[in-house]
Amino acid sequence: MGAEIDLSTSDLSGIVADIAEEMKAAPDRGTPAAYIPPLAKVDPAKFGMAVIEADGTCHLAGDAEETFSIQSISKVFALTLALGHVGDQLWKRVGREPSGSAFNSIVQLEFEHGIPRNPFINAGAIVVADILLGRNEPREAIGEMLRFVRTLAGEDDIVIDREVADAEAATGYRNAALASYMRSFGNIHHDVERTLGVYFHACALAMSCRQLALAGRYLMAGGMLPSTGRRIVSAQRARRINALMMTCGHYDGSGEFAFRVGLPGKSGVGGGILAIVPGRASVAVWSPGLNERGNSQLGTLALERLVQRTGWSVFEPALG
Ligand SMILES: NC(=O)CC[C@H](N)C(=O)O
Repeated sequence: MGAEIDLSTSDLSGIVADIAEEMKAAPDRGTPAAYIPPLAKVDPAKFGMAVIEADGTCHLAGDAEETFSIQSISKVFALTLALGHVGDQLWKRVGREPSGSAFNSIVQLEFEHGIPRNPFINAGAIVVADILLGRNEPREAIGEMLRFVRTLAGEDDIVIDREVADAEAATGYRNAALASYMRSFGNIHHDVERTLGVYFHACALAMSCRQLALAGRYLMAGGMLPSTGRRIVSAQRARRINALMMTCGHYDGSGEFAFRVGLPGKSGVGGGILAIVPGRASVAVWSPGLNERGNSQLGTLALERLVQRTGWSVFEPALG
């Protein structure tokens, strides 16, 4: 592929529609997560894609309006909110390096004294949830998170799926182990059930690709919400969150995602991926089947094709 391609809006609509069509026929769709029971019930034939350009133009294809469990994509919004609460103090409790381990791995925590490698693996996001809890009740912290995501997307009908949150609480032995272990090092400050309550409810946010792409716009636009001109975070903070998404957003598949797609991205075990094209677009894809690293199989393929056909990788030389 050459450098960035001159795209008209209708070209982009065509590209998004073509990709959705190609994904419908894809034979190898991966396997939906089964360890959270309601996720195993989702139809693996689903595929949705939403691309929102900097000027607000929105391209939708497939099941882009159907809601799904955003799971770990919520870690991006939770981190943004927690940085707003405590600023760079947060980095005393969470690192900024890729883990090279599975999203729910516990092994590094012993060597690294209960400080998780980054905010996008489960352990890191549980610390972030503990920060969000602050002096509040879990109900209030969850409410704040929900209001924040609604503000980012500009849509008031986004909800948390109770069935998913309850299923996670009922089956989340690993997350409970991570939280308890970090508490033993003093890096979780509340009762683990309270902190996990905040974490599970954030993971259980139900959103469509369109809503997710709307919610990601501030990361495309240097920290501003383009529709209102309201600043969500500084330009530096938006850049840094994008950097963490690029290096850590797909767990031990982050290198492969950067290699194939070349965009800051965050995946979730519900099969969604949010990808940011700085200055150009906010993109969300969803297909429930996962690859062996727990990232959406077709979501990754769809983003790879989008980048090939638009020249949108951040590693593409800009035209002079
Ligand atoms: N990778 C993910 O999306 C994991 C999130 C899921 N709620 C968990 O804690 O296991």
